[in-house]
Amino acid sequence: MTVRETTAAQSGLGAHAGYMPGFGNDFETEALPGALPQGQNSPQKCNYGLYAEQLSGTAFTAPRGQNERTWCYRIRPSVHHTGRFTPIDVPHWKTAPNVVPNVTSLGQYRWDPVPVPEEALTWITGMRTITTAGDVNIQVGMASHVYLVTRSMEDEYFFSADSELLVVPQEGRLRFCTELGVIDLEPKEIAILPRGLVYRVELPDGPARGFVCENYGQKFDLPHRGPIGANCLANPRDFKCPVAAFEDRETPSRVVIKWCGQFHETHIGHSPLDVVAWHGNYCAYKYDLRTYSPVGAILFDHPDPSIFTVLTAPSGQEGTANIDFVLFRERWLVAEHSFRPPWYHKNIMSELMGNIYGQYDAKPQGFAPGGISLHNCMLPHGPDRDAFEGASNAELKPHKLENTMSFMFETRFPQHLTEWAATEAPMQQEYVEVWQRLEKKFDGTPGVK
Ligand SMILES: O=C(O)Cc1cc(O)ccc1O
Ligand SMILES: [Fe+2]
Repeated sequence: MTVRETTAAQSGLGAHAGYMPGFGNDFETEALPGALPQGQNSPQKCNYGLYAEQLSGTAFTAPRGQNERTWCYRIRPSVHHTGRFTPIDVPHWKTAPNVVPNVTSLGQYRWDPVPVPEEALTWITGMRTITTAGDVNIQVGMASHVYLVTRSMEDEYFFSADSELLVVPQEGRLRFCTELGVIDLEPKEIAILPRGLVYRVELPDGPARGFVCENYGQKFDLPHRGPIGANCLANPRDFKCPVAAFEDRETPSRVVIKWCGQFHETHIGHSPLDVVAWHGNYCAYKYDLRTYSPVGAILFDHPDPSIFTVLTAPSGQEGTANIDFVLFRERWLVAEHSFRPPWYHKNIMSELMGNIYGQYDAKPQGFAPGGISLHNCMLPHGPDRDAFEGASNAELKPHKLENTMSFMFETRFPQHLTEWAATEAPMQQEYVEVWQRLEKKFDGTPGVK
């Protein structure tokens, strides 16, 4: 597939956006005919005077099934896109380890949606960290953020050496103009931006809010389906990777780099989005959450939420993820003689949830679209009183859960609140009361109460 991109307009890249389907495929794409070398990666001289450059997302010797790299053919090599680095302050974007004295992370927490302010906030300055877990220096753990973006980045670019970013929009559209092409993203979709990839984030039509999971560890992958077989859950063809698109723009530009939790800037004289052609399997992609096919209990009981895993980032210990990204979407509830919502629960994994839209069945009130909850490592939680009473007394005919889309970032590591999450974000101080109203029903006599 080829895309021709010659305009110098800031958003010119997007004018020709297109996508290639598949998860983890070995893609190839060129924005100018013949820009991609055939039969080899490093010709003595590349067509169009391009430079060849490899972007290695895994160690050279990672097993074949996990090995990811992409070959880029670009106007200038990336080393030309970095000058001297100057530290800058990005005060609200925190990185693990970030254990704040006097902030208690032990607990069950919930936040109202964070209002999008009037002030000028970009993808970088609008990132608000809620929790961090693990340690970026050993490439283990994650951070959860809310983004509040009111301005497009202009002649400004970003990359994270620390992490892969999973982006979950909740309100407003985003355009990611990346080295590998353009991703247009809206609520009900997600995007993955791999570690090291340079991009600019634009707002096509006004402010945007959403959630980000920053993965310091091994990349997100599709979960194994086990006995479910070869279909359902997230299907590989529903993942979309952008086709090549480039800018040849000679303009003073700023590149911001996140590296071991520190932010630096460097100034260059051109756009770094100058990859004319590329091939490989290390790429940015998006996925429409409406294409997720949930599989559930069709006779009785409530299965573990792992059945709703969209993507999983392994930790090295089999079955114990660094991060699981889990989706609670519209679905039928049909279980007989069962309590259908989530059960009461204590979990070694810690569960950060966000509401994309609608109502979550275990929390009919108080967990609003844009809202967040945290049920940390081994801290009990479950349906609130209204959900418990409702589900305990409901007639168990087939029932469709409609108007609902929430998600969970579940990690094997305890999540630590940032100072901002504990003191400035709209935390619901009374959250734990939702369980205090649960009545004692036991009176020592047998029988269903
Ligand atoms: O609401 C939660 O806490 C998430 C969750 C959902 C579910 O279906 C089962 C267990 C669980 O922790
Ligand atoms: Fe839970």
